[in-house]
Order: sequence, then C-alpha cells, then structure tokens
Amino acid sequence: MSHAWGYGADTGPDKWADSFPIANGPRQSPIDIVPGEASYDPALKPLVLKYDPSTCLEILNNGHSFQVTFLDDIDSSTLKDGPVLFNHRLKQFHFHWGASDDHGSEHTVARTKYPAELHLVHWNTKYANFGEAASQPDGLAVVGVFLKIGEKNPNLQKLIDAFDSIKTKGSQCSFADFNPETLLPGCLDYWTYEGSLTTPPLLESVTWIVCKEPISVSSEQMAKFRSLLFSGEGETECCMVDNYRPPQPLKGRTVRASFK
Ligand SMILES: CCc1cc2c(cc1OS(N)(=O)=O)CC[C@@H]1[C@@H]2CC[C@]2(C)[C@@H](O)CC[C@@H]12
Ligand SMILES: [Zn+2]
Repeated sequence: MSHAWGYGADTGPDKWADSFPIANGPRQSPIDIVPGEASYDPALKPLVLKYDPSTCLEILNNGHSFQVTFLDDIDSSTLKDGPVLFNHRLKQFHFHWGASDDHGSEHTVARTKYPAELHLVHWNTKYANFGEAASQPDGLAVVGVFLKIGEKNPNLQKLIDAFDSIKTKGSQCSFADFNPETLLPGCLDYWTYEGSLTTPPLLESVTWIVCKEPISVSSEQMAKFRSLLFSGEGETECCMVDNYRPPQPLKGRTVRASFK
C-alpha cells in the first residue's frame, strides 16, 4: 500500500500496519477506557489550559478531518500541569466522528461510543518544534473531549459556519479570534495514559488526557460535520464520516484517573 491511507475498506485502520508497522506497537491509541480499572492518582495535578484567541490562524480540511491551527511561536496558548512535567503549546485541534449519532469517537468508555471526539493537540516546548516533538516519547499531549447529543452548541456552531469554505480536501480559510476554551467541559476531571497518534504515522509520542465530562452537540450540528468531504474539488464526492480508529490493545498499560 502506498502511504495513501484513509478510512475506507482498502485504506482503513485494518490496513495501516502494511505501511506503518507501529500500528501493532506497545502503546497505540485510541483505547477503551474502563473506569473501574483506572487507578486514581492523587499526585495528578489539575489541568491548566490557557488559550489566547488571537493565536487562532485558520480552519482547513486536510482530507482526514477538519482542523483549526494556532500560532505556536510563543507561549500564548498552553497546557501545563495535569500529567505533564513540561509546558506544552497548542498547535491545532480537530475532530473525529461517525456516519450516525451512535458512533464516531475514537476512545470509548466501558465500550460506550460517543458521536464525536475533539482532540486539542499540544507539543512539549523542551523540543524545538511540533514535528520534532512528534517523534519523541514525551513530545505531544492531546486533550480529548467527547461530544454527546443534546443541546445545540453555539461554540461548535462558529466552526460549522465556516464549513462552506472548507468543504473539500485541501481547502482552508482564515479563522480568527476563536477561543478553544469554549469547547472544554465545565469539569476537567480526566483519565491519562501513554499512547500514540491515532492516524498514520501512528507515532508513539502522545500523553493522552481524556476528559470524563462530554460537551453537547445537536444531531443537526452532527449532520453538518457529515457534509464535509474526504474528496477534493472536482473529485467524486465522498462524505467525511467514520474518520475514527477503533480502540487498540492496552498491552499492559495503566490508565490513571485524576478523580475518585
Ligand atoms: C497528535 C495529533 C496528531 C498529529 C499528527 C497527526 C495526527 C494527529 O492526530 S491524533 N488523532 O490526535 O493522533 C498526523 C500527521 C502528523 C501529526 C504529527 C506531526 C507529523 C508526524 C509531522 O511530522 C508529519 C505528519 C504529522
Ligand atoms: Zn485526532
């Protein structure tokens, strides 16, 4: 298989090991989180997330998801404390979702699937830049937030309103003054474990920080997510749905909880 990976029958997660053997590695993500088997760790600090909306740059369709990217040349939008020992800078956030409201998240909780999952991606500033950090075992920290069907979410709506400009793979537009803090749940209790990117190249460089509390999204808003396309302009239209990797073997890892 060329490195053209995707989520279809011939290019999807079951085929990724052909080009990325680390797919069967010891610390792959996502995982099924079993609350009763997580270890409460009183030494875990509360998450300190400080985001500056003025560092928001653009929103783009990368052919696998849509993502919002941030200026990361200074410590304006950062993650500190929680399970990490060093300061991390926000680089981007993106989502994973399903073809219907009954599935779509990457992590599951006691096998419960959510319709979507937000990933806020940060890199450890002890390394020179995002790409360098991504190749290090303690290089990245991703905050995962589940989306649960409920009330329309006005903060997600700001992203959805930009979808007409990023419908096809490779499209992007400027996107300013968005505060990712508005996408965080009220309670920042979390589970944490050592894992990987959930897409190729599946590098095992991620400290995962998965929030226990979901945020809301309406069914109509989820339908708008599914109006984005995996395909590029002029190509046969292929709806962007089911862009999630299923849970991977825990392989002896411990999942810690920041809460009792
Ligand atoms: C953890 C968030 C993240 C980072 C990256 C990817 C995917 C990611 O999403 S996820 N779902 O949070 O794991 C795929 C592309 C990767 C990138 C990390 C940096 C690179 C490896 C670059 O060096 C080249 C390709 C990039
Ligand atoms: Zn992701």
